Amino acid sequence: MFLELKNTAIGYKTPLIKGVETSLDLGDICLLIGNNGVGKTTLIKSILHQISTLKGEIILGDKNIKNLSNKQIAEQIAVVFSKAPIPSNFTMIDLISLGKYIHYPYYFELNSADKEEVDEIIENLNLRQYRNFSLNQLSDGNLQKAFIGRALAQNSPMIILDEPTTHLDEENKIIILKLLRKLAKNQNKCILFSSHDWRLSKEFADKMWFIHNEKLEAGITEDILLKHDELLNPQLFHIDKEFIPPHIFAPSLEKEMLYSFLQKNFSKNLSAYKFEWKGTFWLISNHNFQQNCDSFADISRLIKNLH
Ligand SMILES: Nc1ncnc2c1ncn2[C@@H]1O[C@H](COP(=O)(O)OP(=O)(O)OP(=O)(O)O)[C@@H](O)[C@H]1O
Repeated sequence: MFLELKNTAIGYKTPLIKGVETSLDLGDICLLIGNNGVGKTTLIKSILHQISTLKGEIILGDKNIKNLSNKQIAEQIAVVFSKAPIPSNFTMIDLISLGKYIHYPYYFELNSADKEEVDEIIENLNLRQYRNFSLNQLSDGNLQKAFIGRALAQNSPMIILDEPTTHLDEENKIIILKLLRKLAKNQNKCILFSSHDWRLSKEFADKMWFIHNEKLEAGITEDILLKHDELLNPQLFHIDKEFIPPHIFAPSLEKEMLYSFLQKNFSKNLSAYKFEWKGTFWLISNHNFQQNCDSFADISRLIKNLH
């Protein structure tokens, strides 16, 4: 086991997460999810020993993190926080090269192998054309990638990323997630990353840590998701109190679409109606009528006529 949490409680004065009992190995890629404020960043800070655990132990390698210096932890774990301060007067290549300086005093000149590695990282992140841009000239997405590049240059066995795909468009999200998976599988790194964009992220993570009800539930991604269908089912938001939905019999996507369409357009009680999705059309009925509709435009006309 590379990282182990033993009966750990995590938080500030009072615990946010209790009884954490889990571990990660080298080669694992693990997605950390949970609602805003459940303690994901706090957990990451605890693993880095930036804050102390309230109870229990965190073991890194085979050592309790309490007995490791900041430098020793940085040799084991590179970290990318979503709200990192931007060093002024740095170019992108300077920032990425900084990852190498964890291994040297600051006045050292990087050797050619280090420089080649930095170039390779820039290439893998599709950042070549920006290598000499100053950081404040980069878009948010490219800046995010440059911080990820710095963590890669650190060459540590573990990388922790807090929301690495924020600010990135779909294409760049996939580049980053693919790269993280490749690092775990080809270079045997242990990767832990949090994401609110977990539907895409889950395609790349083998394991999942799901924080809810002050507990951390750990397991294979698909096992956790199947146990919690509230995560998979699209949420039907009840925003309009006047709106009472009809009985809807449809796959989850069609159900969600119908629900949001009706709620936005009809502030009424539709509970007397039944809407059934028949594959290519909706069958709409109540106790004294029945009608087919091919589209939401059709449904709209029908309901306007009925009321
Ligand atoms: N230094 C601190 N002292 C006390 N409480 C704090 C401190 N930092 C954060 N908190 C509180 O701890 C709780 C968890 O915060 P944390 O940032 O870990 O959540 P999170 O799951 O990462 O949320 P998000 O998804 O919004 O980033 C929040 O209620 C936050 O206000």
